[in-house]
Amino acid sequence: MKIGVAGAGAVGCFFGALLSKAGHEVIYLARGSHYETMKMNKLQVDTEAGLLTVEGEFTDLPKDLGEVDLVLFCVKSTATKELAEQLHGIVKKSTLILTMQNGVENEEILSRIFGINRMISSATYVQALIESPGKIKQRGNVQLVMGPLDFSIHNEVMAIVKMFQQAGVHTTHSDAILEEKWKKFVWNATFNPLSAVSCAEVGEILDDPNLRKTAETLCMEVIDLAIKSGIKFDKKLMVSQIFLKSERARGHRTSMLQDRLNGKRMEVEALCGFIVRKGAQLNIATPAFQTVFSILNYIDDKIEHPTSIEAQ
Ligand SMILES: NC(=O)C1=CN([C@@H]2O[C@H](COP(=O)(O)OP(=O)(O)OC[C@H]3O[C@@H](n4cnc5c(N)ncnc54)[C@H](OP(=O)(O)O)[C@@H]3O)[C@@H](O)[C@H]2O)C=CC1
Ligand SMILES: CC(C)(CO)C(=O)C(=O)O
Repeated sequence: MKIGVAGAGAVGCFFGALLSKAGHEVIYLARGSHYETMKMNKLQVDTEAGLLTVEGEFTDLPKDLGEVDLVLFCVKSTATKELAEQLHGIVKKSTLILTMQNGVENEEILSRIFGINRMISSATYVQALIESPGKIKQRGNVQLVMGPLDFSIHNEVMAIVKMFQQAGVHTTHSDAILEEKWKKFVWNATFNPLSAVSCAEVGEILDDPNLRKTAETLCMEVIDLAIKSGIKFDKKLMVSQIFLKSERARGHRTSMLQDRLNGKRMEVEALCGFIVRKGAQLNIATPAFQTVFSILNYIDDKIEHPTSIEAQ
């Protein structure tokens, strides 16, 4: 199978590298110094299981993904619409799109652009980062839960699940993938924005009584929203599962905190903005998210990236 990685950052390069090593033809779409370093010196992935050096095909031109059968869609949610619109006119009509992103709104945006019958989604459990241009670091357990948004591509998805399994990734299939995504979203919504506001690791949030209380409030708000959106969660059980799971991630700096510390745009809109907007639509109160959203949005737009706003 010919696979395109769009864009090839931490998550895309990690999974792309495993598929390359398993013998698949993988083309990596990246940009900037990360792209230039990979093109010149190959891709290096420092995984929990050892160092991988990948001699893939690297490009900074979306048009080079024209012949792929599957796109691993791995940009930050801030770039979803822009890159999807570029790729839509380029990839084949039969190309399947697998979003490995956090959040629960990318599926909707991508389905609108590519059509729901080409869409696969995964709840992506991995801890990876771009350590320096051309070099990815991954630590901890890796797991994918994958499923189609439309049942008509069930068989194709089963083949892709098998492909990831054969590449050594613990991958399972789900016919209720949006439920799986919401489960992960509840965890991310509980910890990512709060960690980005406070610059605290997950363990520090758990140990500080005030931060912990705020995390619990955020968790309950997002679960109420999930339930009102049609996801079948038991609220009490879900809260206890989220906090139990977080005990295993005590030393983790969430991806949103990493983005803030690295001066990158945070996925504020895809997490907090979505929750506030959807809450207003469905008549679910989300005051804690509104507070965190206003602070993070201000930090992201006015303090960290003031010029990108002026340029719009
Ligand atoms: N990192 C992690 O451990 C996890 C991340 N996730 C989710 O996965 C998604 C991806 O995260 P992650 O891999 O960390 O993000 P990264 O920022 O590391 O990777 C995205 C890459 O895509 C590049 N890119 C963006 N737009 C384009 C474009 N138009 N053309 C070419 N390249 C482009 C970015 O470049 P540039 O930097 O220049 O913008 C960046 O290198 C997010 O939704 C995240 O929340 C989920 C689980 C774990
Ligand atoms: C917790 C983790 C690493 C899970 O994959 C994540 O999704 C994030 O930090 O955003």
